[in-house]
Amino acid sequence: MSDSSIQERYLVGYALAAKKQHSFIQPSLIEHSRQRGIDLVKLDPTKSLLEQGKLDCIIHKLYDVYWKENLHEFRQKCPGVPVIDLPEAIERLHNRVSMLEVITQLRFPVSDSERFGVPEQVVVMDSSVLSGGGALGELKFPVIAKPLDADGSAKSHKMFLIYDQEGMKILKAPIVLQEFVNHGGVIFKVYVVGDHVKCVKRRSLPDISEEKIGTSKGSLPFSQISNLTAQEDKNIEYGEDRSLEKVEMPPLSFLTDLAKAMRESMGLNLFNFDVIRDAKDANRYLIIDINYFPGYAKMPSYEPVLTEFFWDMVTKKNHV
Ligand SMILES: Nc1ncnc2c1ncn2[C@@H]1O[C@H](COP(=O)(O)OP(=O)(O)OP(=O)(O)O)[C@@H](O)[C@H]1O
Ligand SMILES: O=P(O)(O)O[C@H]1[C@H](O)[C@H](O)[C@H](OP(=O)(O)O)[C@@H](OP(=O)(O)O)[C@@H]1O
Repeated sequence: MSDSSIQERYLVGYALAAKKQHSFIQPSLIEHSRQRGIDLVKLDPTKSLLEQGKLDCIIHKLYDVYWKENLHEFRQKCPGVPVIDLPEAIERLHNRVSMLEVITQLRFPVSDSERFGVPEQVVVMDSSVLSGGGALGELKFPVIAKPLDADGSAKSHKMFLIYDQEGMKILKAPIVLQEFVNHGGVIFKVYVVGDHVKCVKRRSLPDISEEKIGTSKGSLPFSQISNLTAQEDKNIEYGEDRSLEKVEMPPLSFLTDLAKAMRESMGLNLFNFDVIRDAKDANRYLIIDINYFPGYAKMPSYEPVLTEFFWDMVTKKNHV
């Protein structure tokens, strides 16, 4: 057998919930990785990782305590094998306050054009405060009410647009009240895979005119609006809403620099963040959400991007 046909092979183990495994571990990814010399193997989270082959990298999106203990035991014995990503780094994304503190605490060279930040928000921990007039603090209606927990559960995506004090009655603490920022009805979903960055456009909540603000009452429930359009809209290809073709993307260099700074600050390799452009200031971008291990199968060139990332990990390059 010639040397060229003897290719060193690497084992990447994955531990994912059934839904995520179904959407992410697609035959096309398995084949693309295999051709690169990487074998994707399903891990049994109920068995010791030390007894599941000579693993060169672990990727995961599970949160139960047994899994965390299993991972901890593995990391003690195999400190050189990348675990993507570390549970203690993922944890901060499960709360909508600590999530956005990543952005407010970023040390990032301010570009001479694009500026970034997060919407103003307040956290209300006591439901009795919601019925009083002071819950909003400096914020003005309309506000978006988001569950404080962002743990990927259906409950964590149940949100409300609140137009007035009457609308606050539907809310229960703990809740985050965030200023509603008009942004032209489009969000930019930025997928990060190590140092690979891909941005797509998705339809978003529409702008609210001054007139509508003055006449709208109560509250409007919604959930996973960016994902719904991705699932239900025939325009969607690769998770991109093609009816938004004319909407200008943020500069890729800006998004790439921002993603690099976030990755280094969070110590995460697999995440996405959602960005809206302030309708009143086209150079001001607000980060409204950061998810760990998002729906990569909707990302353009998902297979080669993930395969190259696996290669970087198993050859011990470039992971934080
Ligand atoms: N501050 C804001 N101003 C205006 N619109 C907002 C704001 N925050 C969120 N939205 C709208 O609400 C939608 C959901 O918000 P967010 O991304 O925080 O929740 P989510 O449940 O994590 O969403 P997803 O799972 O779809 O990423 C956004 O896609 C956007 O349309
Ligand atoms: O439209 P997107 O890609 O944002 O929708 C994602 C969603 O944001 C979450 O990342 C889901 O992942 P989980 O939280 O792990 O369920 C993705 O589900 P997936 O099964 O496609 O990975 C959604 O696509």
